Amino acid sequence: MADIIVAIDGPAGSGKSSVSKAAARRLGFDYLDTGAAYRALAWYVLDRGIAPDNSDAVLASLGAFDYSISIDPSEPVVMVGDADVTDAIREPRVSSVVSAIARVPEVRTFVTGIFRSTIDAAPHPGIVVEGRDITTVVAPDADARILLTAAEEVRMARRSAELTTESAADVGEQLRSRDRADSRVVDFLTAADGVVTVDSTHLDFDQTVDAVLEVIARETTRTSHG
Ligand SMILES: Nc1ncnc2c1ncn2[C@@H]1O[C@H](COP(=O)(O)OP(=O)(O)O)[C@@H](O)[C@H]1O
Ligand SMILES: Nc1ccn([C@@H]2O[C@H](COP(=O)(O)OP(=O)(O)O)[C@@H](O)[C@H]2O)c(=O)n1
Repeated sequence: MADIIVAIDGPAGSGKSSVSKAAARRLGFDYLDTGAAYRALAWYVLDRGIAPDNSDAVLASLGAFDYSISIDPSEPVVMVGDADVTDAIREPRVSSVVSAIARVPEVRTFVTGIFRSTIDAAPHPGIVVEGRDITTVVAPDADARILLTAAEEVRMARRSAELTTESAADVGEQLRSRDRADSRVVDFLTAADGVVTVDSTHLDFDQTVDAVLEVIARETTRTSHG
């Protein structure tokens, strides 16, 4: 079991994945991208020709959903069966349906079970877990709990700088609609009690990593002293 568990939530484009990976590397921790599980299930559903909004069919497919992910922050490989879907799950066709998958309560229970077993099995010294409901549902007792956010237009600009094949307008609209859909399922825009907010709107990448590491150091020092 990891000695230290760090939970980082936030909306799309806030920097969760890249900042969490960088923080995990700096701390020598493992890293769990929980969004990848929802994306991999969305990919799997599309691959099986199932309509993403047909929740009964999605649930019926879970039994054969053979998901695995590396928790090495330098090499987060995502597999569904023998298929390496690390890149495919980031495609817009997957991003556009993942919220429909993620809004099904039984899907959330299923993948949350996977996340908790991964956290329990993570070796010393620690693990950084990022997503939408880590600080509130998956690991509410984490040693450090952070809400990483940034102004919507900054998040849209960062995401569209990544997805160069899509127009900034399309990326922005998709990100906004996914935020809306997601926030109906999990409130990841307001920090729950005990969760520290880091707003990276005016911070560059390194400053954001430093800010997150400072919160982790402060929260884990407090925890160890009781
Ligand atoms: N504070 C920051 N300043 C500038 N770019 C950032 C910052 N944080 C993250 N990024 C960049 O923004 C993009 C989206 O970050 P990502 O980690 O994928 O966000 P999320 O996982 O929250 O959707 C990446 O290209 C990342 O390098
Ligand atoms: N813990 C989580 C993580 C992701 N998700 C869902 O999975 C989608 C993709 O998550 P992600 O973290 O890969 O998305 P980005 O914020 O990286 O764009 C989100 O839009 C949510 O619909 C969730 O519901 N709960």
